[in-house]
Amino acid sequence: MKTVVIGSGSWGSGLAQVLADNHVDVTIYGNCTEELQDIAENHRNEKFFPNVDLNPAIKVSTTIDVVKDADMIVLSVPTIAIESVCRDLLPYLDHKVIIVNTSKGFHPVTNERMSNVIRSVIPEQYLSSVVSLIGPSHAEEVVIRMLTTICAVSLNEADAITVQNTFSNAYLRVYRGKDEIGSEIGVALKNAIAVASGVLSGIGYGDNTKAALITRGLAEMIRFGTAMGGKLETFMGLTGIGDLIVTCTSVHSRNFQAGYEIGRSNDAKAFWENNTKTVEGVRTAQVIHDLAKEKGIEMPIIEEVYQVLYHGKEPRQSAYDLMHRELKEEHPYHSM
Ligand SMILES: NC(=O)C1=CN([C@@H]2O[C@H](COP(=O)(O)OP(=O)(O)OC[C@H]3O[C@@H](n4cnc5c(N)ncnc54)[C@H](OP(=O)(O)O)[C@@H]3O)[C@@H](O)[C@H]2O)C=CC1
Ligand SMILES: O=C(CO)COP(=O)(O)O
Repeated sequence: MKTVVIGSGSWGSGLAQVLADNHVDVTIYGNCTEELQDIAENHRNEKFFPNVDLNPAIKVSTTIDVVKDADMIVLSVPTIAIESVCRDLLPYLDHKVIIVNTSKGFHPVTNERMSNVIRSVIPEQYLSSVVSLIGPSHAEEVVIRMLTTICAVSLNEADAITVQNTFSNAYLRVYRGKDEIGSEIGVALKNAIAVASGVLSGIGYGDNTKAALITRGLAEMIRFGTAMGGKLETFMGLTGIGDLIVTCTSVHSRNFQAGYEIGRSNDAKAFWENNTKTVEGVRTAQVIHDLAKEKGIEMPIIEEVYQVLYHGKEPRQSAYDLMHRELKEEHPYHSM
């Protein structure tokens, strides 16, 4: 099995190391020469993992034509780059490959899910199938081989099994799933809720608040995700509640970190002026907000995240407004 990982950032490096640990032939292609050089020469990616030694079997390539012999291509770039990366690699494909999507979010213009974006560019003659390898998995922990579980989600079960077998090992256990819609919506939406979790922590609220947010965030995820065609049980699994928990509670989460700074300064302005990191939840909040409005789905937390990020609403006011909504009976999947 020959694999190529596209993207030499945090998750690309982490997943390449999983493959190298599993004795799978793996090459990383990326557009950042410094990262590639660091991996090739020092077996490190200091920008993301200071003082962590990477498996020296990881190879690198500065040109995308390396995909031409690949059996499996793993896309580990931000969602905004998925379409262009697919267009860049397409001319080098002359046989069917499995494309593994690991990005969490939506296309920047069409708002499509990642699997649909990939299928819209790579024609069937070169695409065995898309498998989304997603779930609760911070690269910072995977790269130091901390026990982690994720899910290989695909409409093609045979390819999901191949991905499951290729990536699973003693520290990474890969489950399998078929609900592409539910899983891809779950892992995207949790990023926007994680921004809210960071905001509330940045304001100074504690564990009770976080538990409330995760519980009511899950209710919004289920309401939205099932309306879009996802299955209820998917949101109870790794690509639902699992990823929601890790992203809302982990200091590694860039979505949480972004929210934390916004909550601390009670303003999103500094975030917009200074952020250089991949914070997928920001754009996702807008996509979900707009789709929910269009379909008449009540999403009070997403609404507040959207107002804070895009309309300058003060985070403290948002927290106040959420707490002062009409009192009602709790039903996990209905309105807050
Ligand atoms: N980090 C994590 O723990 C996890 C991340 N994910 C998801 O994985 C996706 C990638 O995130 P992550 O790795 O963290 O992001 P990073 O910002 O750490 O890395 C992204 C990498 O992609 C590169 N890149 C961007 N555009 C292109 C392009 N057109 N061609 C080649 N390389 C490109 C970037 O290079 P440059 O800097 O030069 O632009 C960078 O090296 C996101 O959707 C995220 O949600 C999923 C699970 C875990
Ligand atoms: O998706 C992730 C963990 O599962 C990574 O989250 P962040 O993008 O917030 O760092």
